[in-house]
Amino acid sequence: MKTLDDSLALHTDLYQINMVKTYWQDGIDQKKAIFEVFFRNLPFDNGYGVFAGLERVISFLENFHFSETDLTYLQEEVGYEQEFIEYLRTIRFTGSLRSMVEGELVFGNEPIMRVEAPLAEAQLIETALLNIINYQTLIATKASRIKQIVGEELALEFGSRRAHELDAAVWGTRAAYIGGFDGTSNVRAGKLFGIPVVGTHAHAMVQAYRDDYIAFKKYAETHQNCVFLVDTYDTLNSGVPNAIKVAKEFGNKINFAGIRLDSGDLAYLSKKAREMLDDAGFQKTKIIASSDLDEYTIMNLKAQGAIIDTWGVGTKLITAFDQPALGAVYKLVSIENDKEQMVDTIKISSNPAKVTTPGMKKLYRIINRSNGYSEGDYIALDHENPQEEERLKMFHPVHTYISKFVTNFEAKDLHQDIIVDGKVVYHTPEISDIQKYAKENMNLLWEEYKRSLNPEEYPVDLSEACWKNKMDHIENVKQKVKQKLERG
Ligand SMILES: Nc1ncnc2c1ncn2[C@@H]1O[C@H](COP(=O)(O)OP(=O)(O)OP(=O)(O)O)[C@@H](O)[C@H]1O
Ligand SMILES: O=P(O)(O)OC[C@H]1O[C@H](OP(=O)(O)OP(=O)(O)O)[C@H](O)[C@@H]1O
Ligand SMILES: O=C(O)c1cccnc1
Repeated sequence: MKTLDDSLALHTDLYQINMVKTYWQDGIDQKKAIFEVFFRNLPFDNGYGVFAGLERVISFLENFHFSETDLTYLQEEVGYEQEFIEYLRTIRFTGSLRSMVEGELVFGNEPIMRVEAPLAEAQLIETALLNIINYQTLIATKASRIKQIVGEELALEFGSRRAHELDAAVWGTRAAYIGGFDGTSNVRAGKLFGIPVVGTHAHAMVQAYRDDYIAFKKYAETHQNCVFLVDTYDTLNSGVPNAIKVAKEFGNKINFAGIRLDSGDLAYLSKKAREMLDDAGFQKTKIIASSDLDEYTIMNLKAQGAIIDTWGVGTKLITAFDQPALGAVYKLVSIENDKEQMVDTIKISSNPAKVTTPGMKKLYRIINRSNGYSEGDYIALDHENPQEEERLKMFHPVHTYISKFVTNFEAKDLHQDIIVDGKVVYHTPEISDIQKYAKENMNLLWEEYKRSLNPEEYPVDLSEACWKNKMDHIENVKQKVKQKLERG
C-alpha cells in the first residue's frame, strides 16, 4: 500500500468531490438537502427484503472526516487547490439521518433512509452509504430465503474464503446472522459482533494423517466436542465407520456431536449415514452437510428425504451468487432555495418506474389490527399522519385503479431518528435482538409474500397527497421543457 489507510472519507467516487467543489465555489454547499435511499427491485425475485447495514452507516457518519493523508493525496495527486483542501478539512457529518432499523422488512420503491444535511455533506456520503446498504441488505435477504427453507434445523455461514475480500466476509456474516443464520465459521465476525462461532475440521487434517481413523482419533484426543468430516476417501466405507469406531473407543471422553458430509449424493449418503449412526447407538449424533448449497439444493434435498440436521452454506450465500448486486440508489428529493424555502425535486425518466417521488416523506407499515397482518406500506408527505384517518385509501402508484380502503389499522412509522444534527441518538441493539426482530417481522406477512418462488407483489403505495405532488412535478417539468423548446 502506498500510504496509510486511515479514514473512509475517500471511499467515494471522484464525482462527488467534484460536485462539492462546484457547490462550495457557488456558495450553495450549506443549503439544506434531503436525499433518500431506496431500491426499485427486490433481489432473487424474492417477495421481501431484510434491511441490514445501519450499524456500519452510523459508524461511517460518526467518524466522517478527511484525514491528513487524504488531504495530501487530494492536493498532490488529484490536484485540488489549497483553499478547497482547507474547506474539506473542516467537513464533518452535521446532518440528520432517519432510517429503518436493521431487521426491518423492506420492499421496492420505498425510502429506506432519509438524509437531511448541508448539500456538500449529503453528497460526499452517497457512495459509501450505498456500498454498505446494498451489500448487507442483499446478503441478509439471501440468508432469510435460505433460512426459510432450512426451517428449524441449523443454518451455518461458511463462506469467508469465497467472499469478495475481508470486509465482505465479516459484514456479510453479520448480515447473514440478521437474516436468520444460526452461526458462522468466521471467528473475527464472532469477536466483533457476538455471533456464535462454530467449526468442524477440513480435509487437510485427514490428508495430513493420510488416514481418517488416525485423524479422527487425534482430533478426539485434543477436543471434547467432535464433528468428523467423513468424505475424504470413501464416505460409507471409510469415513462413517471410522468416525463410529473412534467414538466407541473414546466413549464418554468425547461428545460425538456429528459427522459432516461435503460431497457426493447428499440425500443418499445422509440416509445411509443416519442408519449406520443409529445402528451403532449414536442416535443423537447430528449430520451436517455442506457443498455448494443454497435454498434450491436444500429444498431439493429435503424433497428427496435427506436426513440432515445442519446446513453449512458458503459461496452461494456470501457472494449472493444468483444476484450479485442490489440496486439501491440515493436520490435528491428536496433542497433549500435562495429564499431559504425547501423545494421538492424530481428526476424524470422515460421508464415510469424510474421517475423519483419528490418531497420529504415518511414511510408507514399499515398493520390490520383485526388479523395482525400488514396491508402494505404507505409513503406519505412529511406533514401527513395516516393514523388520523378513519378509512385509509391505499392504491397502486402506477396502476391507480388497483385500490382498497383499510380501517382498524396501525400505521407504524418505519423510520427512526438515528442521527440528529450530527449526534447519534440511536443505540444499536444486540445482534441477537436484531435477528429476533427480523424473525418477528415475518409474522406480519401473508404466506403469499414469503414463498421463495413467484411471490405475490407486496403493496407499496403513495398517499393521495404524495401521488398528486409527484404528478404536479411531472407536469411542471414537462411544461418547462416545452416552454424552453418553444423559446429556442
Ligand atoms: N441428492 C442431491 N440432489 C441434488 N443435488 C445434490 C444432491 N447431492 C448433492 N447435490 C449438490 O450437487 C452438487 C455436487 O457438486 P459437485 O459435482 O462439484 O460434486 P461434489 O460431490 O461436491 O464433489 P467434489 O467436492 O469432490 O467435487 C453440489 O451443489 C451439491 O450440493
Ligand atoms: O461449498 P460452500 O457452500 O462454498 O461452503 C464452504 C466450503 O468450504 C469448504 O470447502 P473447501 O474445498 O474450500 O475446503 P475443504 O478442504 O475444507 O473442504 C467446505 O468444505 C465447504 O465445502
Ligand atoms: O467448520 C467447517 O466445517 C467449515 C468452515 C469453513 C468452511 N467450510 C466448512
